[in-house]
Amino acid sequence: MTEAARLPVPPPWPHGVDKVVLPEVDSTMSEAARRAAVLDGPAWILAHRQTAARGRRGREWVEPAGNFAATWVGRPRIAATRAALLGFAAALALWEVCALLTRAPERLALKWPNDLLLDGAKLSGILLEAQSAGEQPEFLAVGIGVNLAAAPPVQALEEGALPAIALEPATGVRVTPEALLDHLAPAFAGWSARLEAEGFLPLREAWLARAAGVGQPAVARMPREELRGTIETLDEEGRLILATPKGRRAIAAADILF
Ligand SMILES: O=C(O)CCCC[C@@H]1SC[C@@H]2NC(=O)N[C@@H]21
Repeated sequence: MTEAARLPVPPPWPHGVDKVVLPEVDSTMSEAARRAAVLDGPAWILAHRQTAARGRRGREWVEPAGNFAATWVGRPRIAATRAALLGFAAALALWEVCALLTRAPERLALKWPNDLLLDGAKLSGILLEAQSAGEQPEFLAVGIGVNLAAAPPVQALEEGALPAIALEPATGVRVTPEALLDHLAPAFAGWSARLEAEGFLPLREAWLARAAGVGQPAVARMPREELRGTIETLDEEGRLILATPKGRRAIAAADILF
């Protein structure tokens, strides 16, 4: 029996959410932005190949064949200023699904803001893009890339970045992008519903319980400054609290180097 055959049956697909599967696209983020204006409800857009995939901070996202690339796009029912918290919902959903598929939760960890690590190396990255007009976001796109079949080559990584890892070579678990999406979509719907109903607190607690590097030294690299300190916690807005020699700093956006 292959690993793929032993995957658990996914929960039902979330009600009212569309699924679009494309053989190829420039970027599922761009496709989400193009479709956003005519959306009736939220949708997942999955692509088997992206020709211009992007990562955080304008980086290229290198995606070997067989990896997962999908974007959730919708109009979140939370204020624009809190929409970025859906990134934590996505990271928690992904942690949950990977823990279920690998049966090895102890090998998984979340790295701020929303990377998923396997054995301390980057398995997945999440990118958030929003268009706002007023207090509610017009639409939010949550793009998720997971190294299922292969990690990007070392040359594709930035200096100081964590090494990359892929699910199948590291764990023997073979999962297709569609199968991953069928698990991820309900898990994400669950965490997003919790965020809407209960606020960030339960997500913050769940995230901290699975986080890498809390209590450990880290460098926060920002466009104009680099801060050294110890990772303390996450605040109620999802910012990373770093204890530095000059006091505590709440960081809204940065690359974190351990
Ligand atoms: O830099 C990161 O860690 C975030 C990477 C996000 C990559 C995904 S793949 C699906 C979606 N489409 C893109 O162009 N980027 C995101």
